[in-house]
Amino acid sequence: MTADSRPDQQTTRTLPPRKRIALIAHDGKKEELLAWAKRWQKTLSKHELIGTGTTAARVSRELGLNVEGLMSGPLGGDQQIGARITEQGLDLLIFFWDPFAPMPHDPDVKALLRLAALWNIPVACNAASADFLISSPYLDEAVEIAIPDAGQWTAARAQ
Ligand SMILES: O=C(CO)COP(=O)(O)O
Repeated sequence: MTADSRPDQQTTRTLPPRKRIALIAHDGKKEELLAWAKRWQKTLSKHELIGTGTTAARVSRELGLNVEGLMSGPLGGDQQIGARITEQGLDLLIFFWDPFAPMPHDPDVKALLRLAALWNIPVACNAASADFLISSPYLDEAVEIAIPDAGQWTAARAQ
């Protein structure tokens, strides 16, 4: 590993009290996500929701929640969510990916999970983890998280 292969300096950002939450589920996991979202409907309604196309449309239609729908996952939706994370425009990721189904867009799924790890946002990939995240006392509070110092990273590499 070279010296500059990872950011050596961190900074912080504040997750707002009203969280921007992404909801995503693969087809084999959509019923599970819908059941989970139904259980937490009241809590979710207090936050800003976005999702990949089909997931967003179903959560919106079946639960009456307001969800901003991006592109469908196989058409680039995972990458759009990843871009939101990179721009610090997303605060929580609920992603029920399917461990039993290989996807044509597996690289996009991996890329999204990588960006979530890199930018230190809370992620849940199954219902039990999602229960923990959504019932956290931090959910309705401003929360400071550590993130890579992008300015320092670029400055060091541009020398
Ligand atoms: O494929 C997905 C995530 O990788 C989800 O996409 P849809 O919500 O459009 O089904």
